[in-house]
This record gives sequence, C-alpha cells and structure tokens, in this order.
Amino acid sequence: MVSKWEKIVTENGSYELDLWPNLEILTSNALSKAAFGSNYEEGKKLFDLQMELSELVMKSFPLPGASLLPTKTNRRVKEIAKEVRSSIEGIITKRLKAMERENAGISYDDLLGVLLESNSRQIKEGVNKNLGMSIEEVIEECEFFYFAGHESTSVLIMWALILLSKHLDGQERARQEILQVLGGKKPDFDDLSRLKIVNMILLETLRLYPPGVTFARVLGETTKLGNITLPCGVQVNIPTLFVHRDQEIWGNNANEFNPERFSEGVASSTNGKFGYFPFGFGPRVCIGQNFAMLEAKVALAMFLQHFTFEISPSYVHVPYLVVTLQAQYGAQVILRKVVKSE
Ligand code: HEM
Repeated sequence: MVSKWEKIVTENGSYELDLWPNLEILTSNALSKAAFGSNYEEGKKLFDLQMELSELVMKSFPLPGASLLPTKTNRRVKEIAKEVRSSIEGIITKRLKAMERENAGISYDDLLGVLLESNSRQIKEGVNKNLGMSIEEVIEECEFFYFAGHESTSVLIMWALILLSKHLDGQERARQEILQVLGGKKPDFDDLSRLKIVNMILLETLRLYPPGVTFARVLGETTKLGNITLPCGVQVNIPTLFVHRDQEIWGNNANEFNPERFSEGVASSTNGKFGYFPFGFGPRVCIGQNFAMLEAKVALAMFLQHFTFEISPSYVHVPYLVVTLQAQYGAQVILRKVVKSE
C-alpha cells in the first residue's frame, strides 16, 4: 500500500485519496493471509460478496420474521450465503488435497491449517472419534473469522487516520514517536509494543468510533436492571457507542479526541468504571483483538512514516451504520510525502 501511494503522490505534490477502498483491500489481504494463507485476489470473491451482503442487511426490514418473506433482497441474501459457503469450501478442498499430496510433510501456520491439523490429530488420537469438527463446522469457523475480522479493522484504521488528519498536532507527535522507534525501517513485533502514543490514539479512536456500535446478550436468568425486571431469555442490546461517550464516565470532553486520557492505561481512563469495551467483554470477547490492534499499529506506523495526512475539503463527516460504523460519503484526505530531514 505504501509503495502504491508513493507512486501516486508526486514529489513535492499532493493527492486526494479516499482511504476507505484502499484500507478495505489492505485488511482483506491481511485476513485472507492469516485465515487461508491466500492473497487478496483469492479472497476477493468473499470480499465482494461481503460488501453486497452488508448493504442488503442494512436495507432489510427489521421486523421479526421479515427475513423469511420471499422478497428479492431475501432471495439474494440466501444466494450470497450459498456462494460464500461454496467459495470457502473450494479453498478448503484445495488445501486438503495439498495436505494429502505433501503427506503432512508441511505444516500451514494459517487459521485453516491450524484447524485442519488439530482436527485430524483429535480424530486420530482421540478416544472419542466424534470429537473432531466436520468440514461443515470448519467452513463455518473460517466464514465467521473472515467476516468478523476484516471490515472492523479497516474501520478502525480509517477513523484513526481521519481523526489524525483533523488533529495535526497529534499526528506529528505520533510521527515523531514512530521515527524515534523505527527510524526508516519496517516495524517488528518488539517495536510495536514501544509505540505508546500510537496505542493511545487507537484506544481513543475505538472509544469515539467503535466499529461495532452495539452488541447483544441473551439473559440466562431473570435480571433486575434499576427498577425494571427482565425475564430470562430476553435479548439485551449493549450500546457501546453511547457508553463510550457518556459524560458521567468520560467527563465534559467525552466527545472530543483526546488520546492523552489513556496515558495511564484503560482502567484509570474511566476512573475504574465499567465504560470501555470496543471488543465486547466476558467469555465471548473478541478473539481477534490483539490481531486487530497489531495490524492497525503496523498500518499507522508505516503510513505516518512515509506520508502526512490532512482532511480534504471534499470530506463530509457523516458516520453511518452498514453493519460497522462507516463514513457515508467516503474518507477523503490529502496525502503528501514526509519530507526527510538530512
Ligand atoms: C477493530 C477490530 C475489531 C473490533 C472492534 C471487534 C469487535 C468485536 C466485538 C464487539 C465482538 C463481540 C464480543 C462480545 O460479544 O462480547 C467480536 C467478536 C468476535 N471477533 Fe472481533 N473485532 C475486531 C477484529 C476482529 C478480528 C481481526 C478478528 C479475527 C481475526 C475477529 C474475530 C472475532 C470473532 C471470531 C468473534 C466471536 C467471538 C465469540 O463469539 O466467541 N475480530 N469482535
């Protein structure tokens, strides 16, 4: 991505870029590699189907049972589900054949490889041969992993860059930290843990623009919430976005971008109150949170190392929900190359 952008920004010049399509390719590529060991081109079909599905889901009528009606949208949603399934099945069949050919000589360190290998080990060694997953279950795991992981991370990187394009002081502080830690080289794992300011910027971005604005829990027992008694089995929605901007938790500047509030860590930013959960909480907390934070740190570090970002006059600030919290009219910024001091 950096070399692609370097080609389009002329020396001493500037270029107006919509970040969104670029970041979608970036995170889709990263997740395709982590999940299937494949590249963007191979995962592209899944990516296009997911885009179409998100749009359709947002358009669909939010009434119980409405998804069962034989409407054009519902028919297309079903077709997409089938296409996704057969696309992932194709990737898995190809892998199983390769594993057979290589006679387990090579191990694959992507999600699919780990799932298939641990699965065949469990079937071979397990007392109960039914413990292994069926191919159907492997397909479902891969499908969910891909869909849960790619768009949310591009949304995080996009809002972080938009916020930094509006807060140029914060952008320059982050760049100085990155240049101090990395100089001109690419980041490695140890470098990333030393990027404190970048980490604070990402935490603050997730507070103001959590990619998932709400998530749900079904009550396991009758529960009292203030004066209301909720029966067992009721679904409760937890409004992450509202809690993240609640002035009782975050103070009068709750709506302002202030990464410094995380300088002493997450717990002290909320004065010990339970008010920050961009990745959910409890036993079903996001399993990809470390992956997402690492990926976002690498992306910010490499982008800020090479480019400056300024908000474009054509950018219109309208966050809107298409499954995740996106920018309705695009994420246009003005890109310039960082001037390297001698
Ligand atoms: C900024 C990026 C991300 C955000 C904000 C995010 C957010 C979330 C949230 C809010 C949940 C629901 C948690 C709950 O119910 O308590 C979740 C679940 C999940 N996420 Fe993420 N996620 C991100 C990236 C990823 C990535 C990169 C992956 C995969 C590599 C991933 C895989 C999953 C999976 C598999 C679940 C379901 C866990 C379960 O039900 O046990 N997520 N995520």
